Amino acid sequence: MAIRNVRIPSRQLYINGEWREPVKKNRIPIINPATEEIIGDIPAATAEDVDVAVEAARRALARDDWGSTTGAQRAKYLRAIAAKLLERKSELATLESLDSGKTLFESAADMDDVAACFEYYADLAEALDSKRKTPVNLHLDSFKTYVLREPLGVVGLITPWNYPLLMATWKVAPALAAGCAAILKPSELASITCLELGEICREVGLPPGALNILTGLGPEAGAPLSSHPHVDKIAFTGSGPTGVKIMTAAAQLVKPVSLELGGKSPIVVFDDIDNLDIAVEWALFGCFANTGQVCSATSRLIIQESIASEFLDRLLLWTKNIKISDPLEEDCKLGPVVSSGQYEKVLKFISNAKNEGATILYGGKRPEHLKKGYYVQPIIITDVNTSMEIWKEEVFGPVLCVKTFKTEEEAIELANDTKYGLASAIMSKDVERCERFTKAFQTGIIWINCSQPTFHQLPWGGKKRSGFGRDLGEWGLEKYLNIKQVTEYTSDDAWDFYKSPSN
Ligand SMILES: NC(=O)C1=CN([C@@H]2O[C@H](COP(=O)(O)OP(=O)(O)OC[C@H]3O[C@@H](n4cnc5c(N)ncnc54)[C@H](O)[C@@H]3O)[C@@H](O)[C@H]2O)C=CC1
Ligand SMILES: NCCCC(=O)O
Ligand code: NA
Repeated sequence: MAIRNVRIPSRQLYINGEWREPVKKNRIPIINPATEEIIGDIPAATAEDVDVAVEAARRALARDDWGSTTGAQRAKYLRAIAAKLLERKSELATLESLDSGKTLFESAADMDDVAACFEYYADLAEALDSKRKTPVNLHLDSFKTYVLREPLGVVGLITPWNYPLLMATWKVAPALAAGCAAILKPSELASITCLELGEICREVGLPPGALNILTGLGPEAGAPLSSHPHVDKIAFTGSGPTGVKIMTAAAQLVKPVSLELGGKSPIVVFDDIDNLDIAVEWALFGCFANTGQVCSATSRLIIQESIASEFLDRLLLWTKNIKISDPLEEDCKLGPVVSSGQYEKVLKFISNAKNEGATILYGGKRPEHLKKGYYVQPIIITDVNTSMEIWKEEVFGPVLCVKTFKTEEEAIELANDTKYGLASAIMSKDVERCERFTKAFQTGIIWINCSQPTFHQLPWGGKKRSGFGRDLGEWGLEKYLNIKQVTEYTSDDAWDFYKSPSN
């Protein structure tokens, strides 16, 4: 439940285990998207602050209290963080909703996921100890070889506003589990809960410099991180254009990056489904949860022609039944989008779709009862053709476009007709057909008879223009490790490649 009149903490930058004023002393207003009011402000880091944070991170790696910790020791910190997060769950969920417009129900679920993700990577940190050194038996007497798994070093974590604390945690938890020293740069559109993560780390006594949190604008704080010579890797979740900028900056230093970018994912519905309403609800959840601001949203509904009319009738009824309100209200299932910029962007997509000849079957207007706030009714768009912008581009709002198909071949072609490759969903009770689609979908994530359920044990990420690298699971930990081979010559004989010079 919401903590009414919750205090918005006023924080500085979290560097070297303490709160620190940004060098230039600038701050950025916090806007509540449900009311359009300024409810606080966050510090605005610049390149000077990035330098200080990177220095603190490198010192942490050099000190025994972080750089020489075992996975088991690091696991204790991760579990203590998880416990503190759960103690503050209601307050953090309320803050998350006030900052991002996310419904309180979803914010609370996010906080559970955040704590569970820290717990999960605590387990993996412990398990790392027995995998730190892995002998490789060459069956050669004259060599002894093994592989070492070591922390990669100082890592920059740049994250988006759609799941502010959860997306940050998907990167912070494994980075700390691996023993890296991290610098988190959350989105300026929603940073409150990430700063509270700093306070929690301070309270549990996380060694100084292990995690540093710099809020601020992308070009002012994110860009210097991407191009910093003493940052060893950048892990990014956000838009394609920004991913390209980060990758370009990192390329100058041959700095590895992982990019989790956008998507325009399909949900394919066959006429063999048993229960139409179950499929309709998955189609709704797949595109309108989190007000559609989800990189893996199945925002292209591809429905078999024989059930299209009945399916759309039911879809309309379910959509009209969605409660749109202040995100803190009980049973709210659609809040405002995150900002005025995002609101204008969604409206522009809708007007472009109309201008290109598509039909707005439902929605797209401001809800009558909500005079303030970046609210837009969920939108269903039909008469879409594959050359339209609404079919090709990620909206990152509650906008579902619809096309029909007759045959499997047509469905596969439509589903894969996108520059993105993050996720795909299929609704069918035909097991072999689902197998065929699992192989045919050109994405990193496949949902069968569902859309969106996300578990931190499984790899998350895509291909094509959705980026590369994986968050979550073992894969999410591996990306913060340096894999080192050690080869020792154990024979007493000379190598005998060159002729020994005569004395
Ligand atoms: N795939 C995903 O999960 C997300 C996709 N998006 C897409 O991106 C669009 C724009 O949203 P934004 O929040 O502006 O996303 P963005 O990609 O610009 O911002 C994401 C993060 O990158 C940082 N950033 C921005 N410019 C940077 C730069 N030059 N160097 C380093 N860091 C930089 C931002 O400060 C933020 O922390 C959305 O409309 C949506 O289509 C946005 C958020 C999440
Ligand atoms: N269900 C998690 C989605 C994460 C993302 O939108 O990036
Ligand atoms: Na905000």
